[in-house]
Amino acid sequence: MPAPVNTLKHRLAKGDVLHGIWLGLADAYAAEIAASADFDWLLIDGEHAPNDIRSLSAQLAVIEGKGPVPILRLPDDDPAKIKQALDIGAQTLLVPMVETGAQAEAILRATRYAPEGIRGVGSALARASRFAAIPDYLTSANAQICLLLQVESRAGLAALDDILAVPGVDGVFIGPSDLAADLRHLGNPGHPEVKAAVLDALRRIRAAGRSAGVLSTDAGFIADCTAAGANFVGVGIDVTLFATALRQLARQYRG
Ligand SMILES: O=C(O)C(=O)C[C@H](O)[C@@H](O)CO
Repeated sequence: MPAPVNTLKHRLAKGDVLHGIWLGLADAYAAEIAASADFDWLLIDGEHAPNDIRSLSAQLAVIEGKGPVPILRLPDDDPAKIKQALDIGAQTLLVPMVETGAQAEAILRATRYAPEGIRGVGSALARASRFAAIPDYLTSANAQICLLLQVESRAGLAALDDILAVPGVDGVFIGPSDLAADLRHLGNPGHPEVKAAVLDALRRIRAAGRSAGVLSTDAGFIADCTAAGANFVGVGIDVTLFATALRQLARQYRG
């Protein structure tokens, strides 16, 4: 019995356009509610949300088997954190702030068991192997890992071709908020210069045969990104959806 088939990896590789949202509430109960919506994927944010390895694991467990495929975003490219994320059972990772081909190669190697990489072997006690209930996990895990890298700076855009050239990288996600900051438009991802840079990068990523990702809450820009080739499309954030709905309701009864 091999590692679970990563349907997200294979659908993205076919070019399917898959929609999902960011989960920043850092809570399994909230993740279970999100899993009841018919998104293709749910991204559990380990970069900006107050998550730790246990909360990440709990959200993974509650999402799996409910329809949406869980994705885990790491806080950085630390191989130890990548190892822990894979051991708790994440099969799709998003790694932020990638700026060189060498960095992309090192991240890729951290996701793979030898001889393709350096992932430490702990499957005997790992949720990923269903606690050693998957006898072929070690020899089948590599093929089901989906690695998405974030490019979100001028340096990253300059190195995009090198990053895209790294074998095994499934896709590149362009982070509009951080790219806006680096382009000196902090807090304004909708600036024309930022939007143009995002759309150009999305086109380059798809032209290279990789999946192209973006996150926006602007429906018009989401349409533009999809037209530019984005096929890993973030369309919302649970925290902002929740907060906005509560504030709007409160205003209705404020008198
Ligand atoms: O730079 C970006 O945009 C992203 O990487 C997404 C943000 O981190 C997400 O938290 C929404 O602000």
